[in-house]
Amino acid sequence: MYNRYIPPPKPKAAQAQPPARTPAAASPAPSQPPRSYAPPPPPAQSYIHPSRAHVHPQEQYEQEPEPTGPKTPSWLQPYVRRVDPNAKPTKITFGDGDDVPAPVISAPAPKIEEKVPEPAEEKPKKSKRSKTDDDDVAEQKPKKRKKESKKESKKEVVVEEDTPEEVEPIPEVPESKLAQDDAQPEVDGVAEEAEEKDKRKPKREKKKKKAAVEETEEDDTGVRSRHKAVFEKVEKALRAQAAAEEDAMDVDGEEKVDDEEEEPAVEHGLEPIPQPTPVVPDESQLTYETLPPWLASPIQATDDMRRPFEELGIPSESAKILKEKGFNDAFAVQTVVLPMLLPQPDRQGDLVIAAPTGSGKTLSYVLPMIQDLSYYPLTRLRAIIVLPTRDLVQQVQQACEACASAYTNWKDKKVRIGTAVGNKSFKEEQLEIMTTKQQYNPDGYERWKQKQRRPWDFLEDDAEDELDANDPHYVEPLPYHTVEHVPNVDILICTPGRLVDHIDKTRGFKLTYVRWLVVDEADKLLSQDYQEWLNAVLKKLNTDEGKPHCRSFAKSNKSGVRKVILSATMAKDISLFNQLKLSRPKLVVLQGTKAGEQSLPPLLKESAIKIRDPSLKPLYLVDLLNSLTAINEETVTKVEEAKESASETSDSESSSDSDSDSSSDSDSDSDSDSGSDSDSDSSSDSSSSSDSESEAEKPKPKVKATTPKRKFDTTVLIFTKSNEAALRLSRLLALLVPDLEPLIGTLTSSTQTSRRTRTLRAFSRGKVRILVASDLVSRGIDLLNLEHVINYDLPMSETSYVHRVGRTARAGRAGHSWTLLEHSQARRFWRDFAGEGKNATTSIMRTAPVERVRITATPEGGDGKTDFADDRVAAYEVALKQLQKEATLGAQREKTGA
Ligand SMILES: Nc1ncnc2c1ncn2[C@@H]1O[C@H](COP(=O)(O)OP(=O)(O)OP(=O)(O)O)[C@@H](O)[C@H]1O
Repeated sequence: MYNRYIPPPKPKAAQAQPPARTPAAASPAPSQPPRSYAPPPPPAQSYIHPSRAHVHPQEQYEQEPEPTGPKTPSWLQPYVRRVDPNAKPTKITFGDGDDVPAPVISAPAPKIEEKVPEPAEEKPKKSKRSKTDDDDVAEQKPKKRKKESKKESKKEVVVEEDTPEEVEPIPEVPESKLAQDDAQPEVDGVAEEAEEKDKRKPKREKKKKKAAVEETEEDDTGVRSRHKAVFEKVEKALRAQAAAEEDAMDVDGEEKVDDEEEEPAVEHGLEPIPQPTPVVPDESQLTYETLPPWLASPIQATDDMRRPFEELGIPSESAKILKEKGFNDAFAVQTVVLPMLLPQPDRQGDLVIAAPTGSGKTLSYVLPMIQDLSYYPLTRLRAIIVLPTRDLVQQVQQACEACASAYTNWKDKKVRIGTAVGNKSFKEEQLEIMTTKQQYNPDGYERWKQKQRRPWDFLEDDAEDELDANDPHYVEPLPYHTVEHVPNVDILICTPGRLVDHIDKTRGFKLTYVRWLVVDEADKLLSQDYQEWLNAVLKKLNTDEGKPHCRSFAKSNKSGVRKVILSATMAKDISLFNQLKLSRPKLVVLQGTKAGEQSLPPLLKESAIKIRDPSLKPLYLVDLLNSLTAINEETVTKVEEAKESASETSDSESSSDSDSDSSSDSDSDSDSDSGSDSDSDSSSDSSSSSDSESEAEKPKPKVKATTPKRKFDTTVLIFTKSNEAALRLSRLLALLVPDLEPLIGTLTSSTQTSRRTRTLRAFSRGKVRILVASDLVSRGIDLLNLEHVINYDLPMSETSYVHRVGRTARAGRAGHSWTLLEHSQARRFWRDFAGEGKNATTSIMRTAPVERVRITATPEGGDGKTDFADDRVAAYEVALKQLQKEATLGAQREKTGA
């Protein structure tokens, strides 16, 4: 019964048909193109009635090859199109329709096919076969195939969900009618043999179905409208089925095991095959380091690296003296740097140190330098320390003196330290740092004898001797001696300009024996061309000036000149380092930072205050100062609760005490400065001193004091954008809060050095508590008792910000910085300095984000639009007028020369 002839498909149609559909496809003819190159078969559009699901698989085989694609009836086309483009793989359940191509075939195969292994005896129901398993399908047993056919039929319904044929099951033709229909062909004279009747029955059925379809086609519109509800039901059922299938997949795309429906995995050996761990794709991008190795991989110092000085190679006697001076243990940077810089028999390279402000960089190079130089009994200029400002020179000088005194008992010779900053006349400075030396010279006698015989040959020498006589260092040479001019210091601490002056103009100022060159605040010194100082110095250092090996000694670093370069804000700019011509350099940084990054002290807290009305900015400052005092008072109150009432009384007393102390201090300052200071200094006098005479002259401003008279027990450094701004602000503060006047000092580059020194000294003693300054003191100045830094004006750069706020929170202490932010500055501040918000570009490393602070309205509160009450605003305006008057008066005095 299965030997029925199947006409061979037409050549074109044969190519278009899926090979697995026909028995011939199971063993394709050799002439057929390879399977992989076969064009995709047309989508199955034929509808199979569920009642046909029982049809024998072989019979189905024979019926299905009928070309359907090209001959799809017109009524089916719209539905085909609707299904085709957007069908979801889960909805269109082609899982078992191995040979049924579908529009969604191009969708990626579900992962389940990769992960879940095929069970040995897999039930058709659970089979999740890929479409490409055509050959396997062809080999399946008829029984299995029958099951699949059923499933396939069911799924085909799913595919053709929108076609009218799906709901066409309703036209179940009664048996009687079928019989009639069956009989009809015989009536029409189509002769068939009786024994083949049964065979033809399926064909008849097919014809019957075709007739029914034709009927349906005619009645298409009517059927659709009639069975609208049924369509909807089918659609719902399909959706539910798709959802159920989706639910049956876990997150990894593997099919969930249903306890009820599916057999336990154990019984069928479905244990998942161990899978390799998924490879996490490496998304890191290759980068190419452009920095030299020493700069790219620095030596890291960590905060917890504190060690006793003795353990680092400092003689115990010296360590003891250091302890007495308050240097108990070496800080982290010192712990790393000291062993590298202390004298060693091995030749050592140069060192670049990039560590935050207040981390103790100064001691890290001063200590080993002093120890090294104290080996030499003769005083020679062996070390030069270059710094950008006079104040820093003085500060480092103090550090050097402290360390030198720690070595006096250890060796007989004390290291001599000199400075050259230009605060004295050049001759005075020469006398300080230079001396003369009588040098025995056996040639002197010969020369003397020749001069007696031929005096005209020595006219030039005589002229030189005459010149020497005008020299402050001129000394009459002893017989057979020559006079040598030599530096009188072991270490010279100087500004670059003054150093170049001495190299050029001071007789005998040679760098022949110099073995240490320290450049502190290097980023500033190297970025600005101070008379090409570096070239001038390096040129001198590269020559031994006729004294070979003058820089090589036993027990010492054998390098010619040891260069130590330091900064808290070291730039990554390699060209800066190239200028220094470093030899085998090493970079030391504090952990977590790189060259080019600028880290803040770990105990620094930063806050930013929004200024709603920039015209009232000084009032915000006054409120901030008041709040700082209040904060400190609160702390004191907590600690000394029991003595609260007593402390209030003593507060007022001590307040007046301190006032009088400060006044006397300021008095002496203004007295001494008034005679010698320049005009610009005299203006600073008026702003910061409380001279009794000038007090009397000053018209008393009618400004209502905004603060109760109390002790201002904290210390504040206020930064402004210029000298002029600093002078104005300090005077305005004094007018707004007269109680504070004696506690205010001003530091600008126009202030005379001696006055600056006195102000700094008064501040360190606590007599001056508020310093108003320009950026002059933003670098390096070490004010250990400073608790708050206020950026009244926004700094120009990140580097400037780091140096300013780094004046507090030094040497492991806590500190607080405040930045007053006008609306127009806020964006730049948060982006460039705080590193917050979109396009944050800061290179500042900090331990905590910047805190946002808002000054709220005073209780009396104004109209709500401003942060200050009306009476305060009025008082401020009075103070401004007063300031204007004083400025005009000062200008008139300047003109008249009074
Ligand atoms: N080992 C130590 N023990 C106690 N105090 C120290 C020690 N080393 C340094 N100090 C103190 O720490 C303070 C800051 O040191 P230093 O001025 O060297 O910092 P810095 O890193 O050079 O800062 P900046 O970059 O701002 O110049 C100084 O007052 C110094 O005396």
